[in-house]
Amino acid sequence: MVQLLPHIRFIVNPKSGPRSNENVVNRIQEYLDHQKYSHDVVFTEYAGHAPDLARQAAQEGCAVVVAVGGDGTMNEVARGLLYTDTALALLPKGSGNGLARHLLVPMSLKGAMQVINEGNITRIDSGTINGHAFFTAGGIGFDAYISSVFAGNKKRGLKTYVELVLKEVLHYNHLPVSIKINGTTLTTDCYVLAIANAAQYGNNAYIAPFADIQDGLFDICLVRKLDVVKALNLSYSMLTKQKASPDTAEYFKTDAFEVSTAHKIMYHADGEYLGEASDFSIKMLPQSLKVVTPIKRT
Ligand SMILES: Nc1ncnc2c1ncn2[C@@H]1O[C@H](COP(=O)(O)OP(=O)(O)OP(=O)(O)O)[C@@H](O)[C@H]1O
Repeated sequence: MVQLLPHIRFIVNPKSGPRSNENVVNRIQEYLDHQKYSHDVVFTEYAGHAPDLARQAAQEGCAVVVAVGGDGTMNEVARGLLYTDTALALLPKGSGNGLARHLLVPMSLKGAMQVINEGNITRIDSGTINGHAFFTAGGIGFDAYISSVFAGNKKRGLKTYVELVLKEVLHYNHLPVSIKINGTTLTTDCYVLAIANAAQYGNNAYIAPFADIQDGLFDICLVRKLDVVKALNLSYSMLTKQKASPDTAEYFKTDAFEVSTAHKIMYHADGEYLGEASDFSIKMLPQSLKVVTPIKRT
């Protein structure tokens, strides 16, 4: 009797990252354990295509779908796999790779393929902001503003991102908001409200150093106002994987909360700019996504 191997579908965003697509396809072919898995490779044809491709792969019974791209591709593929039996794997090709880094997936193609071959599967949480799913972090305020400017930028990559943040950081203004959280209502200014599921945004910038992606809780970081000293404190703490000082940022844990404001504020999911709103509902989806992670060796 012919034994069918578990099938892996690679969904490649051809616009992401510097590597040539031909090279990526060849390396997949070279490094995949063909004794263990069958596979095919498909390319996205437009922004927003990957969720449909991933849903289709799950319906066809693929054991694993690999997002080959950056965090935008990861978000789209993961959205299509929510609450299915198909696991998400990551072949990082972008500049930030927040989820891959949180899950300790190697940044090298060879290393990431080894993780796929080992096939260790676990479940992680995800969240939604106004119904839109995120896996690394969602947010309201400055982060979303940067996402909106970055989205319209032809140049990508870490250097462009850092230049943009430095240019804009002291020009962006906080706005008054009301946050209903853990049984209380907090009326406050909001420069940025980061809603972390993973510990980092990407590039080892830790917005929520102690976030656990399997605990059913968000780690929220609220910065009410920013000045030069607070900006330096926040940057330093993010890069050294520590919490910022209490006069710079406050941290909360919760599984659901609401934000409202008289003004419209920008929001994002995994760095994808989603527009502006004045009411936000943020919900945790515990253990909602299967992922392939490195086997932890102690
Ligand atoms: N075929 C395509 N043509 C144009 N855009 C696409 C296509 N496929 C996906 N996209 C879009 O490309 C955007 C960027 O993708 P992604 O974030 O994965 O790559 P990146 O920008 O290189 O990585 P990073 O965000 O880490 O810098 C996503 O928002 C996605 O919707």
